[in-house]
Amino acid sequence: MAQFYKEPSRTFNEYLLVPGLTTKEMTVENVSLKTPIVKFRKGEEPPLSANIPLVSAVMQAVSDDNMAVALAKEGGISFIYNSQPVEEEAAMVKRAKTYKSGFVRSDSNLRPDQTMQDVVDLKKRSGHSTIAITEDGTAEGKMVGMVTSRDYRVSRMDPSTPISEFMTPFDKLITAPDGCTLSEANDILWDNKLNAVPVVDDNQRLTYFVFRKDYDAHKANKNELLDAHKSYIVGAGVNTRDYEERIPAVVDAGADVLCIDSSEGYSEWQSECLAWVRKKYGDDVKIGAGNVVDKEGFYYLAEAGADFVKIGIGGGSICITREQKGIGRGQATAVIEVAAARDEYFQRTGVYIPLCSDGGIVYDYHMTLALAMGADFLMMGRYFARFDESPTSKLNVNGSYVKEYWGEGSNRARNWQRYDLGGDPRMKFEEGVDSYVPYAGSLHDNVNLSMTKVKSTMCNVGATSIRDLQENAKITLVSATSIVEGGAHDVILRDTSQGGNR
Ligand SMILES: NC(=O)C1=CN([C@@H]2O[C@H](COP(=O)(O)OP(=O)(O)OC[C@H]3O[C@@H](n4cnc5c(N)ncnc54)[C@H](O)[C@@H]3O)[C@@H](O)[C@H]2O)C=CC1
Ligand SMILES: O=c1[nH]c(=O)c2[nH+]cn([C@@H]3O[C@H](COP(=O)(O)O)[C@@H](O)[C@H]3O)c2[nH]1
Ligand SMILES: [K+]
Repeated sequence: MAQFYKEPSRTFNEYLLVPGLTTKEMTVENVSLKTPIVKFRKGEEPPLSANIPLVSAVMQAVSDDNMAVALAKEGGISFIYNSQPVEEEAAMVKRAKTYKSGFVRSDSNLRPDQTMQDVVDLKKRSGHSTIAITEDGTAEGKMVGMVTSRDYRVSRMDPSTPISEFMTPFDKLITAPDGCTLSEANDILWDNKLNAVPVVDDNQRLTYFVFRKDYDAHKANKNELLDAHKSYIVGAGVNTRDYEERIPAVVDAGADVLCIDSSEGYSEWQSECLAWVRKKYGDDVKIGAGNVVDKEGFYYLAEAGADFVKIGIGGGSICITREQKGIGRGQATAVIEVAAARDEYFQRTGVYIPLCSDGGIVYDYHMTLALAMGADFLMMGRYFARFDESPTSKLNVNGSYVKEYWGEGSNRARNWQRYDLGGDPRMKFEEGVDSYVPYAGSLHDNVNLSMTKVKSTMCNVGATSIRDLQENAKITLVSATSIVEGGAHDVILRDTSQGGNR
Protein backbone atom coordinates (compact mmCIF):
# COMPACT_ATOMS: atom_id res chain seq x y z
CA MET A 1 0.00 0.00 0.00
CA ALA A 2 1.19 3.50 -0.74
CA GLN A 3 2.51 5.61 2.12
CA PHE A 4 0.19 8.40 3.24
CA TYR A 5 1.43 11.39 5.22
CA LYS A 6 -0.72 12.16 8.24
CA GLU A 7 -0.54 15.93 7.81
CA PRO A 8 -1.06 18.07 4.72
CA SER A 9 2.05 19.83 3.44
CA ARG A 10 2.12 23.55 4.12
CA THR A 11 3.44 26.82 2.75
CA PHE A 12 5.22 29.74 4.42
CA ASN A 13 1.96 31.74 4.40
CA GLU A 14 0.53 29.38 6.98
CA TYR A 15 3.08 30.19 9.70
CA LEU A 16 4.07 33.07 11.93
CA LEU A 17 6.89 33.68 14.39
CA VAL A 18 6.04 34.29 18.05
CA PRO A 19 8.34 36.90 19.65
CA GLY A 20 10.86 35.90 22.32
CA LEU A 21 12.65 38.13 24.81
CA THR A 22 14.38 41.03 23.08
CA THR A 23 17.29 42.27 25.18
CA LYS A 24 18.57 45.83 24.83
CA GLU A 25 21.63 44.72 22.86
CA MET A 26 19.40 43.14 20.21
CA THR A 27 19.41 45.87 17.61
CA VAL A 28 19.53 45.58 13.83
CA GLU A 29 23.20 46.68 13.86
CA ASN A 30 24.10 43.81 16.18
CA VAL A 31 22.52 41.05 14.09
CA SER A 32 24.82 38.97 11.88
CA LEU A 33 23.42 37.21 8.83
CA LYS A 34 26.63 35.35 8.06
CA THR A 35 25.77 31.80 7.07
CA PRO A 36 27.53 28.59 5.95
CA ILE A 37 27.19 27.57 2.29
CA VAL A 38 29.08 24.26 2.25
CA LYS A 39 29.48 21.43 4.73
CA PHE A 40 31.89 21.50 7.63
CA ARG A 41 32.82 19.42 10.67
CA LYS A 42 31.63 20.35 14.13
CA GLY A 43 33.93 22.96 15.68
CA GLU A 44 35.56 23.88 12.35
CA GLU A 45 35.02 26.99 10.22
CA PRO A 46 32.91 26.39 7.08
CA PRO A 47 35.19 26.53 3.98
CA LEU A 48 32.69 28.93 2.38
CA SER A 49 30.18 31.27 4.03
CA ALA A 50 28.06 34.13 2.71
CA ASN A 51 27.51 37.43 4.50
CA ILE A 52 23.78 37.43 3.74
CA PRO A 53 21.66 34.29 3.33
CA LEU A 54 20.63 34.93 -0.27
CA VAL A 55 21.62 33.23 -3.52
CA SER A 56 20.15 33.91 -6.95
CA ALA A 57 18.47 31.14 -8.95
CA VAL A 58 20.17 29.10 -11.66
CA MET A 59 18.07 30.74 -14.36
CA GLN A 60 18.58 32.56 -17.66
CA ALA A 61 16.32 35.39 -16.50
CA VAL A 62 18.22 35.85 -13.24
CA SER A 63 21.88 34.88 -12.88
CA ASP A 64 24.46 36.14 -15.36
CA ASP A 65 27.85 37.71 -14.58
CA ASN A 66 26.32 41.11 -13.95
CA MET A 67 23.94 39.72 -11.31
CA ALA A 68 26.81 37.70 -9.82
CA VAL A 69 28.86 40.84 -9.26
CA ALA A 70 25.93 42.88 -7.93
CA LEU A 71 24.91 40.19 -5.45
CA ALA A 72 28.47 39.40 -4.28
CA LYS A 73 28.86 43.13 -3.56
CA GLU A 74 26.01 42.76 -1.05
CA GLY A 75 27.41 39.56 0.44
CA GLY A 76 25.39 36.87 -1.41
CA ILE A 77 26.14 34.45 -4.26
CA SER A 78 24.74 33.95 -7.77
CA PHE A 79 24.68 30.57 -9.45
CA ILE A 80 25.22 31.31 -13.12
CA TYR A 81 22.75 29.41 -15.31
CA ASN A 82 23.75 26.24 -17.13
CA SER A 83 21.04 26.34 -19.79
CA GLN A 84 23.61 27.68 -22.25
CA PRO A 85 26.62 26.20 -24.06
CA VAL A 86 29.55 25.23 -21.81
CA GLU A 87 31.90 27.88 -23.25
CA GLU A 88 29.35 30.63 -22.71
CA GLU A 89 28.71 29.70 -19.10
CA ALA A 90 32.47 29.50 -18.46
CA ALA A 91 32.91 32.94 -20.05
CA MET A 92 30.26 34.41 -17.73
CA VAL A 93 31.95 32.88 -14.69
CA LYS A 94 35.28 34.26 -15.85
CA ARG A 95 33.90 37.76 -16.43
CA ALA A 96 32.45 37.81 -12.92
CA LYS A 97 35.68 36.44 -11.40
CA THR A 98 37.91 38.91 -13.23
CA TYR A 99 35.59 41.84 -12.59
CA LYS A 100 37.59 44.63 -11.08
CA SER A 101 35.57 46.61 -8.62
CA GLY A 102 34.97 50.08 -9.96
CA PHE A 103 36.12 49.13 -13.48
CA VAL A 104 33.12 48.73 -15.76
CA ARG A 105 32.91 47.46 -19.31
CA SER A 106 31.41 50.20 -21.44
CA ASP A 107 27.80 49.39 -22.37
CA SER A 108 27.30 52.43 -24.61
CA ASN A 109 29.52 52.45 -27.69
CA LEU A 110 29.20 53.92 -31.19
CA ARG A 111 31.35 54.44 -34.30
CA PRO A 112 32.54 57.93 -35.36
CA ASP A 113 30.52 57.75 -38.61
CA GLN A 114 27.24 57.30 -36.71
CA THR A 115 25.07 60.33 -36.00
CA MET A 116 23.76 62.52 -33.22
CA GLN A 117 20.42 60.73 -33.64
CA ASP A 118 22.20 57.44 -32.84
CA VAL A 119 23.60 59.07 -29.69
CA VAL A 120 20.13 60.24 -28.63
CA ASP A 121 18.61 56.79 -29.30
CA LEU A 122 21.36 54.94 -27.46
CA LYS A 123 21.14 57.23 -24.44
CA LYS A 124 17.40 56.61 -24.27
CA ARG A 125 17.93 52.84 -24.37
CA SER A 126 20.80 52.56 -21.92
CA GLY A 127 20.07 55.52 -19.68
CA HIS A 128 23.80 56.33 -19.77
CA SER A 129 25.18 59.60 -21.07
CA THR A 130 28.87 58.66 -21.39
CA ILE A 131 29.40 57.06 -24.79
CA ALA A 132 32.67 55.56 -26.00
CA ILE A 133 33.45 56.13 -29.66
CA THR A 134 35.47 53.25 -31.01
CA GLU A 135 36.54 52.38 -34.55
CA ASP A 136 34.24 49.36 -34.71
CA GLY A 137 31.62 50.54 -32.19
CA THR A 138 32.43 47.78 -29.67
CA ALA A 139 33.31 48.00 -25.97
CA GLU A 140 36.88 46.82 -26.64
CA GLY A 141 37.55 48.53 -29.98
CA LYS A 142 40.24 51.12 -30.72
CA MET A 143 39.12 54.28 -28.97
CA VAL A 144 38.83 57.37 -31.18
CA GLY A 145 36.81 59.68 -28.95
CA MET A 146 34.09 60.12 -26.37
CA VAL A 147 30.69 61.80 -26.24
CA THR A 148 28.93 63.11 -23.12
CA SER A 149 25.79 65.27 -22.91
CA ARG A 150 28.03 68.37 -22.90
CA ASP A 151 29.14 67.69 -26.49
CA TYR A 152 25.86 68.18 -28.37
CA ARG A 153 22.63 70.18 -28.27
CA VAL A 154 19.58 68.34 -29.53
CA SER A 155 17.63 71.58 -30.07
CA ARG A 156 20.36 73.25 -32.18
CA MET A 157 22.01 70.49 -34.16
CA ASP A 158 21.00 68.50 -37.21
CA PRO A 159 20.24 64.92 -36.07
CA SER A 160 22.31 63.58 -38.96
CA THR A 161 25.52 65.32 -37.80
CA PRO A 162 28.27 62.68 -37.72
CA ILE A 163 29.67 61.94 -34.28
CA SER A 164 33.21 62.64 -35.52
CA GLU A 165 32.26 66.34 -35.81
CA PHE A 166 31.24 66.87 -32.17
CA MET A 167 32.93 64.13 -30.12
CA THR A 168 35.94 64.88 -27.94
CA PRO A 169 38.70 63.30 -30.04
CA PHE A 170 41.09 60.81 -28.47
CA ASP A 171 44.09 63.18 -28.40
CA LYS A 172 42.10 65.62 -26.22
CA LEU A 173 40.90 62.90 -23.81
CA ILE A 174 42.38 62.20 -20.42
CA THR A 175 42.72 58.44 -20.05
CA ALA A 176 44.09 55.96 -17.53
CA PRO A 177 46.54 53.19 -18.47
CA ASP A 178 45.37 49.60 -18.49
CA GLY A 179 46.50 47.87 -15.29
CA CYS A 180 46.17 50.93 -13.08
CA THR A 181 44.58 50.51 -9.65
CA LEU A 182 41.21 51.90 -8.69
CA SER A 183 42.78 54.51 -6.46
CA GLU A 184 45.12 55.65 -9.28
CA ALA A 185 42.13 55.97 -11.61
CA ASN A 186 40.29 57.84 -8.90
CA ASP A 187 43.17 60.30 -8.53
CA ILE A 188 42.96 60.99 -12.28
CA LEU A 189 39.21 61.67 -11.91
CA TRP A 190 39.76 64.13 -9.07
CA ASP A 191 42.86 65.86 -10.44
CA ASN A 192 41.07 66.55 -13.71
CA LYS A 193 37.55 67.15 -12.35
CA LEU A 194 36.11 64.34 -14.48
CA ASN A 195 33.06 62.16 -13.95
CA ALA A 196 34.44 59.29 -16.00
CA VAL A 197 37.84 58.20 -17.23
CA PRO A 198 38.37 55.63 -20.01
CA VAL A 199 41.03 53.00 -19.36
CA VAL A 200 42.97 52.15 -22.53
CA ASP A 201 45.73 49.68 -23.32
CA ASP A 202 48.99 50.18 -25.28
CA ASN A 203 47.14 49.71 -28.57
CA GLN A 204 44.64 52.47 -27.72
CA ARG A 205 41.94 49.84 -27.16
CA LEU A 206 39.27 50.64 -24.59
CA THR A 207 39.25 48.19 -21.68
CA TYR A 208 37.06 49.83 -19.01
CA PHE A 209 35.56 53.02 -17.72
CA VAL A 210 35.98 54.21 -14.15
CA PHE A 211 33.16 56.44 -12.92
CA ARG A 212 33.43 58.76 -9.95
CA LYS A 213 30.06 57.65 -8.56
CA ASP A 214 31.10 53.97 -8.57
CA TYR A 215 34.15 54.73 -6.48
CA ASP A 216 31.96 56.29 -3.83
CA ALA A 217 29.56 53.34 -3.99
CA HIS A 218 32.44 50.88 -3.76
CA LYS A 219 33.62 52.26 -0.48
CA ALA A 220 30.21 51.64 1.08
CA ASN A 221 30.18 47.84 0.64
CA LYS A 222 31.32 46.32 3.91
CA ASN A 223 29.51 43.04 3.28
CA GLU A 224 31.03 42.20 -0.09
CA LEU A 225 31.97 38.56 -0.55
CA LEU A 226 35.53 38.13 -1.81
CA ASP A 227 37.93 35.23 -2.27
CA ALA A 228 41.56 35.24 -1.12
CA HIS A 229 42.58 37.16 -4.28
CA LYS A 230 39.93 39.85 -3.77
CA SER A 231 37.74 38.57 -6.61
CA TYR A 232 34.02 38.16 -6.02
CA ILE A 233 32.73 34.72 -5.01
CA VAL A 234 30.77 33.22 -7.91
CA GLY A 235 28.65 30.06 -8.19
CA ALA A 236 27.80 28.01 -11.27
CA GLY A 237 24.93 25.69 -12.10
CA VAL A 238 25.69 22.29 -13.67
CA ASN A 239 23.52 19.39 -14.80
CA THR A 240 23.71 15.61 -14.69
CA ARG A 241 24.27 15.18 -18.44
CA ASP A 242 27.32 17.09 -19.66
CA TYR A 243 29.12 17.50 -16.32
CA GLU A 244 32.32 15.83 -17.44
CA GLU A 245 32.73 18.69 -19.86
CA ARG A 246 30.96 21.52 -18.03
CA ILE A 247 32.41 21.15 -14.54
CA PRO A 248 36.09 21.40 -15.61
CA ALA A 249 35.22 24.43 -17.76
CA VAL A 250 33.48 26.40 -15.01
CA VAL A 251 36.04 25.33 -12.39
CA ASP A 252 38.88 26.50 -14.66
CA ALA A 253 37.01 29.77 -15.17
CA GLY A 254 37.14 30.26 -11.40
CA ALA A 255 33.73 29.16 -10.03
CA ASP A 256 33.93 28.91 -6.23
CA VAL A 257 30.93 26.66 -5.72
CA LEU A 258 28.73 24.53 -7.99
CA CYS A 259 25.11 23.45 -7.78
CA ILE A 260 23.46 20.59 -9.61
CA ASP A 261 20.41 22.24 -11.10
CA SER A 262 17.39 19.96 -11.31
CA SER A 263 13.76 19.89 -10.32
CA GLU A 264 14.33 16.53 -8.69
CA GLY A 265 17.56 15.43 -7.07
CA TYR A 266 16.75 12.11 -5.42
CA SER A 267 18.30 10.24 -8.32
CA GLU A 268 21.20 8.06 -9.34
CA TRP A 269 22.13 10.74 -11.89
CA GLN A 270 23.02 13.07 -9.04
CA SER A 271 24.91 10.52 -6.98
CA GLU A 272 26.95 9.59 -10.07
CA CYS A 273 27.73 13.24 -10.73
CA LEU A 274 28.83 13.80 -7.11
CA ALA A 275 30.98 10.65 -7.18
CA TRP A 276 32.64 11.86 -10.38
CA VAL A 277 33.48 15.21 -8.74
CA ARG A 278 34.98 13.54 -5.66
CA LYS A 279 37.05 11.19 -7.79
CA LYS A 280 38.40 13.97 -9.96
CA TYR A 281 38.77 16.80 -7.44
CA GLY A 282 38.50 15.29 -3.95
CA ASP A 283 37.04 17.96 -1.65
CA ASP A 284 38.57 20.87 -3.57
CA VAL A 285 35.46 21.44 -5.67
CA LYS A 286 32.39 22.35 -3.64
CA ILE A 287 29.08 21.17 -5.07
CA GLY A 288 25.50 21.24 -3.81
CA ALA A 289 22.74 18.95 -5.02
CA GLY A 290 18.93 18.81 -5.17
CA ASN A 291 16.13 19.46 -5.20
CA VAL A 292 14.58 17.24 -2.57
CA VAL A 293 11.50 17.64 -0.36
CA ASP A 294 11.84 14.88 2.22
CA LYS A 295 14.28 13.23 4.60
CA GLU A 296 14.94 10.25 2.33
CA GLY A 297 16.08 12.59 -0.45
CA PHE A 298 18.29 14.49 2.01
CA TYR A 299 20.00 11.37 3.39
CA TYR A 300 20.59 10.06 -0.11
CA LEU A 301 22.38 13.23 -1.25
CA ALA A 302 24.22 13.61 2.06
CA GLU A 303 25.64 10.10 1.71
CA ALA A 304 26.45 10.78 -1.94
CA GLY A 305 28.72 13.64 -0.83
CA ALA A 306 26.74 16.84 -1.48
CA ASP A 307 28.26 20.00 0.06
CA PHE A 308 24.79 21.49 0.53
CA VAL A 309 21.30 20.24 -0.21
CA LYS A 310 18.65 22.30 -1.95
CA ILE A 311 14.97 21.94 -1.09
CA GLY A 312 11.89 22.65 -3.20
CA ILE A 313 9.74 21.08 -5.86
CA GLY A 314 7.02 23.07 -7.54
CA GLY A 315 6.87 26.07 -5.20
CA GLY A 316 8.55 28.58 -7.51
CA SER A 317 6.56 31.52 -8.84
CA ILE A 318 6.94 30.36 -12.47
CA CYS A 319 6.60 26.64 -11.63
CA ILE A 320 3.88 24.47 -13.05
CA THR A 321 5.53 21.15 -12.16
CA ARG A 322 2.88 20.30 -9.58
CA GLU A 323 0.16 20.84 -12.15
CA GLN A 324 1.99 19.07 -14.94
CA LYS A 325 3.42 16.09 -13.12
CA GLY A 326 1.70 16.04 -9.73
CA ILE A 327 5.00 15.98 -7.80
CA GLY A 328 6.01 18.36 -5.06
CA ARG A 329 5.37 19.38 -1.49
CA GLY A 330 4.43 22.56 0.36
CA GLN A 331 7.73 24.41 0.79
CA ALA A 332 7.46 25.01 4.56
CA THR A 333 6.78 21.35 5.31
CA ALA A 334 9.63 20.29 3.02
CA VAL A 335 12.09 22.61 4.79
CA ILE A 336 10.94 21.54 8.27
CA GLU A 337 11.31 17.82 7.52
CA VAL A 338 14.65 18.10 5.74
CA ALA A 339 16.04 20.35 8.48
CA ALA A 340 15.13 17.76 11.12
CA ALA A 341 16.99 15.12 9.08
CA ARG A 342 19.99 17.43 8.69
CA ASP A 343 20.12 18.10 12.44
CA GLU A 344 19.93 14.37 13.14
CA TYR A 345 22.73 13.76 10.61
CA PHE A 346 24.85 16.44 12.31
CA GLN A 347 24.29 14.89 15.76
CA ARG A 348 25.21 11.47 14.44
CA THR A 349 28.18 12.27 12.18
CA GLY A 350 29.46 15.68 13.32
CA VAL A 351 29.08 16.94 9.73
CA TYR A 352 26.85 19.97 9.20
CA ILE A 353 25.29 20.13 5.73
CA PRO A 354 23.82 23.56 4.97
CA LEU A 355 20.33 23.64 3.49
CA CYS A 356 19.06 25.96 0.79
CA SER A 357 15.33 26.66 0.53
CA ASP A 358 14.63 27.21 -3.17
CA GLY A 359 11.56 28.97 -4.54
CA GLY A 360 8.28 30.25 -3.24
CA ILE A 361 9.54 33.22 -1.22
CA VAL A 362 7.00 36.01 -1.77
CA TYR A 363 7.22 38.31 1.23
CA ASP A 364 10.33 39.30 3.15
CA TYR A 365 9.00 37.59 6.26
CA HIS A 366 9.01 34.29 4.34
CA MET A 367 12.82 34.63 4.31
CA THR A 368 12.92 34.84 8.11
CA LEU A 369 10.50 31.93 8.41
CA ALA A 370 12.52 29.72 6.05
CA LEU A 371 15.68 30.44 8.05
CA ALA A 372 13.89 29.83 11.36
CA MET A 373 12.63 26.49 10.00
CA GLY A 374 16.23 25.41 9.43
CA ALA A 375 17.33 26.70 6.03
CA ASP A 376 20.83 28.26 6.04
CA PHE A 377 20.30 30.23 2.87
CA LEU A 378 17.59 30.96 0.34
CA MET A 379 17.53 30.71 -3.44
CA MET A 380 15.23 33.12 -5.21
CA GLY A 381 14.37 33.80 -8.82
CA ARG A 382 11.41 36.17 -8.98
CA TYR A 383 12.87 38.38 -6.25
CA PHE A 384 16.08 39.08 -8.21
CA ALA A 385 14.47 39.14 -11.65
CA ARG A 386 12.76 42.42 -10.69
CA PHE A 387 16.01 44.39 -10.33
CA ASP A 388 18.05 46.53 -12.72
CA GLU A 389 20.85 43.97 -12.53
CA SER A 390 18.89 40.99 -13.90
CA PRO A 391 19.73 40.05 -17.51
CA THR A 392 16.25 40.55 -18.98
CA SER A 393 14.57 43.48 -20.69
CA LYS A 394 12.71 46.15 -18.79
CA LEU A 395 9.43 46.90 -20.56
CA ASN A 396 6.57 49.30 -20.16
CA VAL A 397 3.33 47.31 -20.06
CA ASN A 398 0.09 49.27 -19.64
CA GLY A 399 1.94 52.19 -18.05
CA SER A 400 3.93 50.16 -15.51
CA TYR A 401 7.53 49.04 -15.75
CA VAL A 402 8.06 45.29 -15.68
CA LYS A 403 10.95 42.90 -16.24
CA GLU A 404 10.68 39.63 -18.10
CA TYR A 405 10.94 36.42 -16.07
CA TRP A 406 10.63 32.89 -17.41
CA GLY A 407 11.06 29.41 -15.94
CA GLU A 408 13.94 27.11 -16.82
CA GLY A 409 11.35 24.48 -17.73
CA SER A 410 9.60 26.80 -20.21
CA ASN A 411 10.15 26.42 -23.93
CA ARG A 412 11.76 29.84 -23.98
CA ALA A 413 14.57 28.64 -21.69
CA ARG A 414 14.93 25.26 -23.33
CA ASN A 415 15.44 26.66 -26.79
CA TRP A 416 19.16 27.24 -26.17
CA GLN A 417 19.99 23.61 -26.87
CA ARG A 418 21.71 23.37 -30.19
CA TYR A 419 21.69 19.62 -30.15
CA ASP A 420 18.80 17.26 -29.62
CA LEU A 421 18.95 15.33 -26.37
CA GLY A 422 17.00 12.47 -27.89
CA GLY A 423 13.41 11.38 -27.32
CA ASP A 424 10.35 12.30 -29.27
CA PRO A 425 10.02 16.10 -29.39
CA ARG A 426 6.22 15.78 -29.45
CA MET A 427 6.40 14.16 -26.02
CA LYS A 428 8.07 17.19 -24.41
CA PHE A 429 5.89 19.31 -22.14
CA GLU A 430 6.57 22.63 -20.46
CA GLU A 431 7.15 22.82 -16.72
CA GLY A 432 7.40 26.58 -16.43
CA VAL A 433 5.79 29.77 -17.68
CA ASP A 434 7.04 32.92 -19.40
CA SER A 435 5.96 36.00 -17.41
CA TYR A 436 6.53 39.57 -16.28
CA VAL A 437 7.39 40.74 -12.78
CA PRO A 438 7.01 44.32 -11.53
CA TYR A 439 10.23 46.29 -11.93
CA ALA A 440 11.61 47.13 -8.49
CA GLY A 441 14.79 49.22 -8.96
CA SER A 442 18.28 48.44 -7.75
CA LEU A 443 19.43 45.23 -6.10
CA HIS A 444 21.36 47.18 -3.49
CA ASP A 445 18.33 49.11 -2.21
CA ASN A 446 15.97 46.15 -2.21
CA VAL A 447 18.36 43.65 -0.63
CA ASN A 448 19.25 46.14 2.09
CA LEU A 449 15.61 46.77 2.90
CA SER A 450 14.81 43.03 2.96
CA MET A 451 17.81 42.24 5.16
CA THR A 452 16.91 45.04 7.56
CA LYS A 453 13.43 43.55 7.88
CA VAL A 454 14.85 40.07 8.52
CA LYS A 455 17.22 41.43 11.16
CA SER A 456 14.44 43.42 12.77
CA THR A 457 12.25 40.30 13.02
CA MET A 458 15.22 38.39 14.45
CA CYS A 459 15.47 40.99 17.21
CA ASN A 460 11.78 40.42 18.03
CA VAL A 461 12.40 36.70 18.19
CA GLY A 462 15.47 37.27 20.38
CA ALA A 463 18.13 36.07 17.94
CA THR A 464 21.28 37.85 16.78
CA SER A 465 22.48 35.11 14.42
CA ILE A 466 20.85 32.66 12.02
CA ARG A 467 21.99 29.80 14.26
CA ASP A 468 20.19 31.44 17.25
CA LEU A 469 17.10 31.89 15.12
CA GLN A 470 17.08 28.23 14.07
CA GLU A 471 17.55 27.04 17.64
CA ASN A 472 15.25 29.39 19.51
CA ALA A 473 12.45 30.52 17.19
CA LYS A 474 8.90 29.76 18.19
CA ILE A 475 6.78 29.09 15.12
CA THR A 476 3.01 28.78 15.03
CA LEU A 477 0.61 27.53 12.40
CA VAL A 478 -2.11 30.04 11.65
CA SER A 479 -5.74 29.33 10.86
CA ALA A 480 -7.33 30.65 7.68
CA THR A 481 -9.25 33.25 9.66
CA SER A 482 -6.17 34.48 11.50
CA ILE A 483 -4.54 35.11 8.10
CA VAL A 484 -7.43 37.50 7.40
CA GLU A 485 -6.89 39.09 10.81
CA GLY A 486 -3.21 39.64 9.91
CA GLY A 487 -3.94 41.83 6.88
CA ALA A 488 -5.58 45.25 6.85
CA HIS A 489 -9.25 44.47 7.52
CA ASP A 490 -12.51 46.22 8.21
CA VAL A 491 -11.14 49.55 7.00
CA ILE A 492 -11.45 51.29 3.66
CA LEU A 493 -7.96 51.74 2.23
CA ARG A 494 -7.29 55.27 1.03
CA ASP A 495 -4.58 54.10 -1.36
CA THR A 496 -5.35 50.77 -3.00
CA SER A 497 -1.74 50.35 -4.15
CA GLN A 498 -0.58 49.81 -0.54
CA GLY A 499 1.11 46.51 0.08
CA GLY A 500 3.76 45.20 -2.28
CA ASN A 501 6.80 43.39 -0.94
CA ARG A 502 5.86 43.00 2.68
N1 LIG B 1 12.45 23.38 -8.37
C1 LIG B 1 11.45 23.04 -9.14
O1 LIG B 1 10.35 22.79 -8.65
C2 LIG B 1 11.60 22.93 -10.60
C3 LIG B 1 12.71 23.38 -11.25
N2 LIG B 1 12.83 23.30 -12.62
C4 LIG B 1 14.01 23.84 -13.27
O2 LIG B 1 13.99 23.47 -14.63
C5 LIG B 1 15.28 23.09 -15.07
C6 LIG B 1 15.26 21.69 -15.63
O3 LIG B 1 14.97 20.78 -14.60
P1 LIG B 1 14.77 19.25 -14.90
O4 LIG B 1 13.80 19.07 -16.01
O5 LIG B 1 14.47 18.60 -13.62
O6 LIG B 1 16.22 18.83 -15.43
P2 LIG B 1 17.05 17.48 -15.28
O7 LIG B 1 18.08 17.55 -16.32
O8 LIG B 1 17.52 17.25 -13.91
O9 LIG B 1 16.01 16.31 -15.55
C7 LIG B 1 15.32 16.13 -16.78
C8 LIG B 1 15.09 14.62 -17.02
O10 LIG B 1 16.30 14.02 -17.44
C9 LIG B 1 16.63 12.89 -16.65
N3 LIG B 1 18.10 12.82 -16.59
C10 LIG B 1 18.91 13.58 -15.81
N4 LIG B 1 20.21 13.27 -16.06
C11 LIG B 1 20.23 12.33 -17.02
C12 LIG B 1 21.27 11.62 -17.72
N5 LIG B 1 22.56 11.83 -17.44
N6 LIG B 1 20.90 10.74 -18.67
C13 LIG B 1 19.59 10.53 -18.95
N7 LIG B 1 18.59 11.15 -18.33
C14 LIG B 1 18.89 12.04 -17.37
C15 LIG B 1 15.91 13.14 -15.33
O11 LIG B 1 15.64 11.98 -14.61
C16 LIG B 1 14.63 13.84 -15.81
O12 LIG B 1 13.67 12.89 -16.22
C17 LIG B 1 16.18 23.29 -13.88
O13 LIG B 1 16.71 24.59 -14.00
C18 LIG B 1 15.27 23.23 -12.70
O14 LIG B 1 15.75 23.96 -11.60
C19 LIG B 1 11.87 22.71 -13.36
C20 LIG B 1 10.75 22.22 -12.77
C21 LIG B 1 10.51 22.29 -11.34
O1 LIG C 1 8.40 24.18 -12.02
C1 LIG C 1 9.31 24.92 -12.38
N1 LIG C 1 9.38 25.22 -13.69
C2 LIG C 1 10.34 26.01 -14.20
O2 LIG C 1 10.35 26.28 -15.40
C3 LIG C 1 11.30 26.52 -13.28
N2 LIG C 1 12.37 27.30 -13.46
C4 LIG C 1 12.90 27.49 -12.21
N3 LIG C 1 12.20 26.84 -11.30
C5 LIG C 1 12.42 26.80 -9.86
O3 LIG C 1 11.87 27.98 -9.28
C6 LIG C 1 12.86 28.62 -8.45
C7 LIG C 1 12.62 30.12 -8.34
O4 LIG C 1 11.42 30.34 -7.68
P1 LIG C 1 10.90 31.82 -7.31
O5 LIG C 1 10.64 32.54 -8.58
O6 LIG C 1 9.63 31.58 -6.54
O7 LIG C 1 11.96 32.47 -6.48
C8 LIG C 1 14.16 28.23 -9.13
O8 LIG C 1 15.29 28.37 -8.30
C9 LIG C 1 13.89 26.77 -9.53
O9 LIG C 1 14.06 25.87 -8.47
C10 LIG C 1 11.19 26.23 -11.93
N4 LIG C 1 10.22 25.44 -11.48
K1 LIG D 1 13.55 10.37 -7.83
